[in-house]
Amino acid sequence: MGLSVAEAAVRRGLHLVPVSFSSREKVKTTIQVGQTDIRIYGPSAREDVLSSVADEFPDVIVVDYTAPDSVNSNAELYCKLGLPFVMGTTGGNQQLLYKSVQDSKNYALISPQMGKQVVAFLAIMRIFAEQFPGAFSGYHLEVLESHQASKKDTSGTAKDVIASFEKLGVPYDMNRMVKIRDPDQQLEMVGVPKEHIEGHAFHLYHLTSPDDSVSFEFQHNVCGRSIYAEGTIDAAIFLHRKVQSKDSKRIYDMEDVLREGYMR
Ligand SMILES: NC(=O)C1=CN([C@@H]2O[C@H](COP(=O)(O)OP(=O)(O)OC[C@H]3O[C@@H](n4cnc5c(N)ncnc54)[C@H](O)[C@@H]3O)[C@@H](O)[C@H]2O)C=CC1
Ligand SMILES: O=C(O)C1=N[C@H](C(=O)O)C[C@H](O)C1
Repeated sequence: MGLSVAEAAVRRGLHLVPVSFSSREKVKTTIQVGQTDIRIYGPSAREDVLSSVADEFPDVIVVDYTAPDSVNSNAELYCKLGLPFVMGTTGGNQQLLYKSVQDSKNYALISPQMGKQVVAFLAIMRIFAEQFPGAFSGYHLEVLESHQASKKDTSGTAKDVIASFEKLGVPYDMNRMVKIRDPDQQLEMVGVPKEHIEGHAFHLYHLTSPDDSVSFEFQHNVCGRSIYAEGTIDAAIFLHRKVQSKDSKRIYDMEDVLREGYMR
């Protein structure tokens, strides 16, 4: 995701700060994105480098796509240095994440789903549940999600949709979710195109009525990373505006971005 976001930033004419990070100390030291050579630093340089970035680039927005177990420590560092950030990484302790931002009075946009059309679908499901609580009482829910083999956690997006189904009256045990990470199954059973085995997010929710006479199916299938990368750039521009205007809310999500007219 890091590279896709950097490429989208260049496409959108943003200035890329020539610095990125890896979880490994020994990494290839630079990569070129557009005309910019980006220097990659290992974990031990994190605080010093970010501190210089904060001084040199006062308008910077940090984008985090790392790993669930880095979410909280990374966020704490951004908050300590007063660096506004977009957190696309899923997982971690979400309560603690929000608390770090609140306590530090930093600015952040946090969303386990940056794809704007998918965010709109999540919002519809939430509004549906608010308007018609219990509408699917007695129905049975099956959920399947398929992602690239490197994905460590369960889909944060599926968890969000399931929360709406629960309000619609369908209890669901998260342990029952079918999580597909095996490339052969993805090709044969899920129907993921071969070229997207290493970057896709397929979700299927199937509801059946108590007597099996009615069924509903919802699907959102994403190939590649561009929908998230483009949404992340919208999020970064949105957050920069909020910082500039000293907006009092300080913590935002992608629905805030869509509501301010970025849905296109
Ligand atoms: N919000 C959204 O719309 C999306 C969220 N994601 C989430 O973003 C995260 C990353 O996804 P991908 O880019 O596909 O994973 P990836 O595994 O391809 O890349 C993550 C990279 O971050 C590095 N990393 C891990 N911890 C780090 C740290 N503390 N500092 C610097 N680098 C670190 C890893 O070495 C790896 O190179 C996952 O949690 C995924 O679920 C992914 C796609 C969309
Ligand atoms: O890891 C991914 O790829 C994705 N992660 C997010 C999630 O867990 O919901 C969003 C999307 O599914 C892609």
